[in-house]
Amino acid sequence: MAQNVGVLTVQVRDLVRRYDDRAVLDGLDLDIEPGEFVALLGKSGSGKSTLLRALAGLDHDVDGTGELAVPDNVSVVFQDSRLLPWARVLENVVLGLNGAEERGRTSLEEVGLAGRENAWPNELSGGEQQRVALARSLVREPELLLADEPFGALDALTRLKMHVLLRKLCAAHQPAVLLVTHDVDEAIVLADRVIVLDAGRIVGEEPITLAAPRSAADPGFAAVRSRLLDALGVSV
Ligand SMILES: Nc1ncnc2c1ncn2[C@@H]1O[C@H](COP(=O)(O)OP(=O)(O)OP(=O)(O)O)[C@@H](O)[C@H]1O
Repeated sequence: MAQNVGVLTVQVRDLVRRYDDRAVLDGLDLDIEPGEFVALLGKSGSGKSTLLRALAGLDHDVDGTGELAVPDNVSVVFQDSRLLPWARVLENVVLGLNGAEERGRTSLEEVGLAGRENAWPNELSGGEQQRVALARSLVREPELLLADEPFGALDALTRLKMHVLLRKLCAAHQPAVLLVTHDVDEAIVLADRVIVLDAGRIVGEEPITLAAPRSAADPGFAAVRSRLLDALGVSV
């Protein structure tokens, strides 16, 4: 029988990660298709960052087993922008890429920062720094974008603007995305599919088929939110 394994961007099978003999990921399976946007919800300590670090290849020191297939070209965005303070904005975006200055300028334009190429990171607001972090990720045209609470430190209005920007960037570049978030509404607004992690296992999954632009006022939105909160063990 023909296998369709090759068309998946991410394939995780029976993934186990342990700290001090405690399984933080406990036999986890996950597939992500090319261009698919998956949001990952879960209580604090459920293993979200551990999974993201495993997919990013940032957990060589962690004990574990399982199969993990990810593309070579992966970008990661964290809650803090992790810009180099001694490099100007454009240098940060193209760091390590030869001859990519023009592409870097285009990326900065895409995230709304044309004209700020020569600014220092500390001259930018938190939201602007996260825009630079997104430009730095996307200029590499990743097949997979991993994002760990990228908007967690931003105020509510800036967050909403970043949602619109991220949707636009994903439509243009079409990476597969795994977004870790605590924010159920953010997950529903952005994702094609939301998964819920509990004690290192996936305990809930919701495909999101609501039409764009998605509004929390939509009854369909409220129904999805209620199911996700149930899966998170939150009663409202
Ligand atoms: N380096 C480490 N050493 C020991 N235990 C760790 C380490 N990193 C994570 N853990 C433990 O693994 C569990 C899962 O952590 P993880 O950071 O993946 O959770 P999370 O779901 O991302 O939580 P949060 O939402 O609070 O960021 C937690 O109990 C945490 O204490």
